[in-house]
Amino acid sequence: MEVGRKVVDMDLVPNKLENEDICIQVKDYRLFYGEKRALHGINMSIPKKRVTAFIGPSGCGKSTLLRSFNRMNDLVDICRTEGEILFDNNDIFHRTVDVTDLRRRVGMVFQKPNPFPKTIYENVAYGLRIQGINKKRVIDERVEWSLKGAALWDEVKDRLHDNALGLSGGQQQRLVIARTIAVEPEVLLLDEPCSALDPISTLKVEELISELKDRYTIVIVTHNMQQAARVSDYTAFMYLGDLIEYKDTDTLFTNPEQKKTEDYITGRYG
Ligand SMILES: Nc1ncnc2c1ncn2[C@@H]1O[C@H](COP(=O)(O)OP(=O)(O)OP(=O)(O)O)[C@@H](O)[C@H]1O
Repeated sequence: MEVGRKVVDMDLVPNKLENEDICIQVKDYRLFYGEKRALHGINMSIPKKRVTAFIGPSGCGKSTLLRSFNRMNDLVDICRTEGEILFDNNDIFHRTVDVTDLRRRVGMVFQKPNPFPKTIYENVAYGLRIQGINKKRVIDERVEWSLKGAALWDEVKDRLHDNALGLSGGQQQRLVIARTIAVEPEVLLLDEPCSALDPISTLKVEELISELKDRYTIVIVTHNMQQAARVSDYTAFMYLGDLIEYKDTDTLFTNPEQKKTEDYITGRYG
């Protein structure tokens, strides 16, 4: 790109949210657990086919916000919300929304790998069978596609009918990612997906995230700031239920605008 007489290396130009296609829009969103307000009027846009990281001290509301995107908080009786969350421009709280379909389109991977006590093959085939897909050839193909997509195929192709619980923690987490992408979601929500993994498995999952972002919108909650800096395009810093600062990851980490963000990323609290 040429600006005046100066040649600019596009790799060095930070991403700008205003130039992105938006996948999820959060508008004045508040969430209460009983009387306690856990999220205070959040406004933000999650860009399509990018990785967005949520960081902030324990209890600031990262997981609560993440779980809102596929209405997992519905499962908490005392939880109440105000405001809007639009996914693909549609209000996810509208009474006509089919929550099961929303959760297929917005898949979620938790902190602890949670494969079912079934074979590797059946773990990945599970969501397809629920969708009513029964043809063996179709399922075989989708299982292979998903395991390849989750960078696990080469490690398990000769043991597809072994119990998934025999895999290592890192392999289990990639299996859960394969199970999630098998039903072709548009968004992947990752809630501290590496916190139970060793450094080598963590690296594999991080590499996988970078590969998957061409196909999916990814939102990741992490306590690990190096991880946020390595894998994400955008980072949101939250504090006590507020979104304090949200911008491209390079700028947030090198030139934060808010004192609270700076204090957190320089380790002054957390
Ligand atoms: N099911 C629940 N019932 C009541 N309060 C809850 C529930 N889940 C979360 N909270 C409260 O909401 C606030 C935000 O919690 P949340 O788990 O979203 O924070 P977090 O930033 O993800 O924390 P951590 O990094 O420790 O996982 C906390 O004060 C927490 O105690």
